Amino acid sequence: MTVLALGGCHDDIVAASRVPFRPDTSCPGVIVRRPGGVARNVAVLLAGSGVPVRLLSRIGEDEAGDRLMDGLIAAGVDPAMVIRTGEARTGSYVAIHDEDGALVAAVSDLVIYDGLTPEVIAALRDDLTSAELVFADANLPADSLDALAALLASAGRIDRLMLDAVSIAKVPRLLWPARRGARLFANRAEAGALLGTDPFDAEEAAQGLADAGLTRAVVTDGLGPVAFWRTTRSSCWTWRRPPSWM
Ligand SMILES: Nc1ncnc2c1ncn2[C@@H]1O[C@H](COP(=O)(O)OP(=O)(O)OP(=O)(O)O)[C@@H](O)[C@H]1O
Ligand SMILES: O=c1[nH]cc([C@@H]2O[C@H](CO)[C@@H](O)[C@H]2O)c(=O)[nH]1
Repeated sequence: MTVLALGGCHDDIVAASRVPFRPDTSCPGVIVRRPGGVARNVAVLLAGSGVPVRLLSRIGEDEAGDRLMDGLIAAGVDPAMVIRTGEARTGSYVAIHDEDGALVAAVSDLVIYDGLTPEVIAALRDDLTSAELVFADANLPADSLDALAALLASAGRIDRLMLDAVSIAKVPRLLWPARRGARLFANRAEAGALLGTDPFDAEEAAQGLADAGLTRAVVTDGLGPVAFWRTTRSSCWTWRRPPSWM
């Protein structure tokens, strides 16, 4: 199994309140800085499980970028495709969590990924078509995600493409690639944002995605049941583990 992961690799700064969170004052808590980015997180977890994984991302020629590169190598992720650039600073994401660990607010500063253009995707044709699985997150620009889906579809490998929604703001970029047959991974709120609805649970969200023409989808809902959808099945399954047909 070889996996090619495409998307975010940047700094996370996460502040967790230790007291009942209030937005209008300073809450005592713990602040950590750590590597993040959806594609990087997935790549590192896969590498830790012994899966050979290569990462395509874009990071700055700065100290944060150096640390991220060192971290990828230490984790066993192949960083040869990571683009270093002096034109933009390494991306960052700042999040505030409440005393239960739930996300309260977050801001991402990730314009550096605008440089992951359709031309960058096209140059990877051979690597993309030979990978057993391609994982892409919605940090990639919309036209690059479209180019990625078109490339894999023309090679008859669109079912190898896994797409992660990343956020409510970015998930609309995935509608067209997912309608072409890629698998979408989203939480309930992200699925709702894609559909323009507010689904009650993961199953209702997955049903909505199916009605919107998506072929395969996985919808999570925090501690609630996970919904799995595949067009060739007549129903939507909710379970904690993926059914064999996913
Ligand atoms: N409080 C929790 N404790 C344990 N597992 C959890 C918790 N919240 C979420 N999970 C696990 O993470 C999965 C995804 O969670 P969720 O639906 O909140 O999506 P998300 O917000 O996109 O997740 P992420 O934290 O990765 O950004 C869930 O299906 C569940 O397995
Ligand atoms: O726009 C984005 N927001 C958040 C993330 C990442 O998601 C993870 C939290 O769920 C975290 O690592 C953050 O950097 C991202 O890659 N792009």
